Amino acid sequence: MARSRPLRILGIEGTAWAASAAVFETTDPTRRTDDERVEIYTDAYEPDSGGIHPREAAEHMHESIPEVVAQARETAREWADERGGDDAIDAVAFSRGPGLGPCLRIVATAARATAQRFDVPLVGVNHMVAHLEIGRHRSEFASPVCLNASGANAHVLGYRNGRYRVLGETMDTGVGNAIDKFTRHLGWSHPGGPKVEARAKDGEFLDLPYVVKGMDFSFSGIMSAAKQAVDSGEAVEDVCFGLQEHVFAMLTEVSERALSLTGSGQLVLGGGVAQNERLREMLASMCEQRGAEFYAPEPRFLRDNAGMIAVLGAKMYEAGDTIAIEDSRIDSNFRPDQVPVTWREEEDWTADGDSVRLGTSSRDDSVRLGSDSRDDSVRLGNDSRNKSAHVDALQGAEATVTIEDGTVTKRRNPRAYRHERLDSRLRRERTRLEARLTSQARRVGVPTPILEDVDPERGLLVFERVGDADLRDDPAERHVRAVARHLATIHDAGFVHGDPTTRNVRIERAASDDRRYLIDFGLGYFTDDPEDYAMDLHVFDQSLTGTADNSESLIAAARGAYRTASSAPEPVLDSLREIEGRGRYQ
Ligand SMILES: C[C@@H](O)[C@H](NC(=O)OP(=O)(O)OC[C@H]1O[C@@H](n2cnc3c(N)ncnc32)[C@H](O)[C@@H]1O)C(=O)O
Ligand SMILES: Nc1ncnc2c1ncn2[C@@H]1O[C@H](COP(=O)(O)OP(=O)(O)OP(=O)(O)O)[C@@H](O)[C@H]1O
Ligand SMILES: [Fe+2]
Repeated sequence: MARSRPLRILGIEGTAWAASAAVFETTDPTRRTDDERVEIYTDAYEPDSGGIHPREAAEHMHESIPEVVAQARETAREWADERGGDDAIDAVAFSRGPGLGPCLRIVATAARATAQRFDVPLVGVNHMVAHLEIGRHRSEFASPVCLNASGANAHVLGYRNGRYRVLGETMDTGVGNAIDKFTRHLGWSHPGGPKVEARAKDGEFLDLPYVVKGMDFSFSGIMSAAKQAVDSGEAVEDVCFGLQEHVFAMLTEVSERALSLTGSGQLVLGGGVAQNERLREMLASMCEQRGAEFYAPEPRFLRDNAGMIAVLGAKMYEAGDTIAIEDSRIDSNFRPDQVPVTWREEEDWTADGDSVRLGTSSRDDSVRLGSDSRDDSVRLGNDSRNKSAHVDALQGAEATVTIEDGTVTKRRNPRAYRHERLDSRLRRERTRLEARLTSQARRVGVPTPILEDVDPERGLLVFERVGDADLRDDPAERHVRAVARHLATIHDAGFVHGDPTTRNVRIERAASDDRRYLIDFGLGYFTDDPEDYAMDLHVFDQSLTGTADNSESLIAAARGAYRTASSAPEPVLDSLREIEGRGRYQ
């Protein structure tokens, strides 16, 4: 709602390296207005050697926060005077977490003191949600998926039922920290990300590990391999190039999966690593290929900065979401999905009724194409519906699936964002594995479609058609239990599915047939590590959270069924608890 006089919010940020304060002035905090302005003052901590030392970083905050806050206050005062002597600020917003505890405490103390001095409310902002909201605010996208690519974090978020849900995230370190560790190995100064970007410009492709599990991903294997490659004499620029191609393709792939799962046609980017041009180029290319919109804010809003804290602070303030000083303690592990989202009214991605806002991309478009238009280059969108045809085409997260009579043809199309060598390797490997594991699962008694043909070079598979709906369309408890039993069976047989989401299970709605088929084994592999089995369960849980309203009881049911069906459930369930409890700030 437009206000009669502008709102002015002072933001303070200091979770790790950026001692930053900002002032944001707006006549309507709920949207981007032409007359809004943001001024950011940042003093960066630059370690002499090694990475960020928490104690040194805290000393830096101690010295620099008062200065940057004074600068922002000064600007607020000037702006207020321009408007004829308004109150300078209406509220103070600060980063409550996640971040380094000693730094957060200094920021919180400064924020409380400033709020008291001006006698205005305090707003406690989640730093990761701020990285997301600045992109949503600047782009004015209604319900985007967000990729946060920052130093200590890496995750994909989507909004549902009043919360941001973590659709996928790193299983070990944040993406920037992973790159910085690699550059420390080379003896380069912090931060390493921009240096890798610069050196990669002269490099050539090098094969490295690529690890995506559902929508989660891991950097530890690729980073050790990159260090080893340098140690064994590979050219540093080639390793930098290879590293970027793999790491950013992983982030782009999971973003694409999240767009596919949620049906959102909009992606926003946030975080310090988002300043990397190659990452932005890949995401833009992926979005273009699937007809989605992409937005990345300008660099001053990507790296840690108090501007994003002030902008989200204004939205929260407008929604009455302020906190009393006594409740304003910091939280160094503050996760984005812990935040009740008070400032949004837009629809989420739930497909029920008309509430979902579909972009041009594909959530439910079981598109009917003319039988002669089975050209793979065809863009599948809602407009191409053609009632007279008899071939169904589905655009999945990574493949195009055409269904004709009783046969399903799945084709992994090239992805323009990925380096050609990585792209053909992944398509070939996944097609081969999908063929092998689909048949293997059948042999151990788990229903899967019969494989009729496979051509790994072309990324092509032909299957029997199974089921009459995806589990997502009817996530009933009895189906969910059956899936958990199937997962226990394949784990007992020594392999994982790799991506057991509610879209990768086919069910029979007909009451007489209670079979549930597992499909899409392309991310599966052989393993005897309980943690890998636990990841399968975790991916399934996450997709239930993303699809069903009663997800908690479904997850409990799945857990119970797995425990009964598995021959050795304990180590798996222990590992699952460990995965769920992981603090991400490392
Ligand atoms: C919790 C908070 O403290 C933390 N903030 C943080 O990590 O700072 P941020 O500004 O979002 O990101 C810094 C990271 O961003 C990387 N970076 C900066 N420029 C880069 C570039 N051109 N290419 C790749 N990485 C880059 C740096 O190497 C560093 O690891 C976070 O958001 O996770
Ligand atoms: N054998 C089959 N029988 C019936 N339907 C199928 C079959 N295989 C795939 N489908 C349908 O096609 C959709 C996409 O297939 P699949 O999951 O294999 O491709 P994908 O591109 O990897 O998709 P995603 O990554 O979204 O799971 C499935 O959700 C399902 O609805
Ligand atoms: Fe950050």
